[in-house]
Amino acid sequence: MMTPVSIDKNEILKYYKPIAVDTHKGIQGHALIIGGSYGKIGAVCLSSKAALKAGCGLVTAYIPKCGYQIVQIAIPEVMVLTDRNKKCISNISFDLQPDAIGIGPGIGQDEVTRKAFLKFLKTNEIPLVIDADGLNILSQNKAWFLLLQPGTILTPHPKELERLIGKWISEEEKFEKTISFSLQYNVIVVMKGAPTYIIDGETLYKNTTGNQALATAGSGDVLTGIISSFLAQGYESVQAAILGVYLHGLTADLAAPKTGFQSFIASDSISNLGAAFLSLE
Ligand SMILES: NC(=O)C1=CN([C@@H]2O[C@H](COP(=O)(O)OP(=O)(O)OC[C@H]3O[C@@H](n4cnc5c(N)ncnc54)[C@H](OP(=O)(O)O)[C@@H]3O)[C@@H](O)[C@H]2O)[C@@H](O)CC1
Ligand SMILES: Nc1ncnc2c1ncn2[C@@H]1O[C@H](COP(=O)(O)OP(=O)(O)O)[C@@H](O)[C@H]1O
Ligand SMILES: [Mg+2]
Repeated sequence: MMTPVSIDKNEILKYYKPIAVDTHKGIQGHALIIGGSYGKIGAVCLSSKAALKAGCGLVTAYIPKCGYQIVQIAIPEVMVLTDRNKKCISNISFDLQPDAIGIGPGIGQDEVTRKAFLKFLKTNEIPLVIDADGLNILSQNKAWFLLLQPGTILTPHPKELERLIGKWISEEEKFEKTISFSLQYNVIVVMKGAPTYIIDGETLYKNTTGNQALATAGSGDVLTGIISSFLAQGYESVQAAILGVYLHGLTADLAAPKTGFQSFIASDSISNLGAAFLSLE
């Protein structure tokens, strides 16, 4: 296996951009988070809040109607657009120009959602992060891989990765298959795990932050929001993925001495993002 580039503070500082003193929310990036279904609106709350806390100026959540009050009350800073359908997304249509989109957290796999996702992929040209059920739907329709724009970021956990690329018999084969996949479709694959690797064509990156505190519901949803935020702030796809994975892991490293591994929850990752940023200054 090739030697991975280590994602550590030195690597991050090569392209981390501090926030300009004269910036404003209108140029700080607008992220759109599309997801949620009945019982899984929390995934969108976590992603959207993480996107804001990672520094973009505006965040809009696109959710089914049943989530409207939940998101508005949980995170008043986030704007909300609702699908015409009550319990799951059935048609992705919005009258705004986000700088990046994160799609998939909690979106479910209803037939109408699959159709809406296909229609969306056919026309979308905005930088994109695909996670969770977005990946699961994609895995069942491999012809749709061809619709992905170059630089699209996929964030599978090991099971989602297996659904995308098929089973592997060794670690080596897992990396070979993921590299071929990344090269064939020109996408960036964030192979979440302990540790997380990022594959951008033939370049392999290995993260150095994070710990078992992250083994908790919604950790991945938070990561999707963070990466979408960096994409919206104008980072290149691979840089957004690297920065996101590093800071996400760092939140757990900074929090663990206070929470222990057991009582850390995904919201703690969001509340420790500030300390993670400060450690880069
Ligand atoms: N509050 C909310 O609204 C939340 C909503 N959520 C939303 O729920 C939806 C379903 O997402 P999901 O990931 O739970 O289901 P799924 O894809 O079947 O994967 C589960 C299986 O994968 C495996 N596996 C996972 N990690 C692994 C690892 N590190 N290493 C190895 N294996 C690993 C493991 O398989 P096993 O080992 O049991 O065979 C496990 O059983 C999705 O839309 C998501 O956004 C959640 O984010 C939670 C909070
Ligand atoms: N033991 C661990 N060590 C380090 N990171 C972990 C560990 N377990 C989980 N993570 C991280 O937590 C996140 C889990 O993502 P995911 O499984 O998609 O969660 P969810 O779908 O519940 O939001 C990933 O970023 C993964 O790398
Ligand atoms: Mg997940």
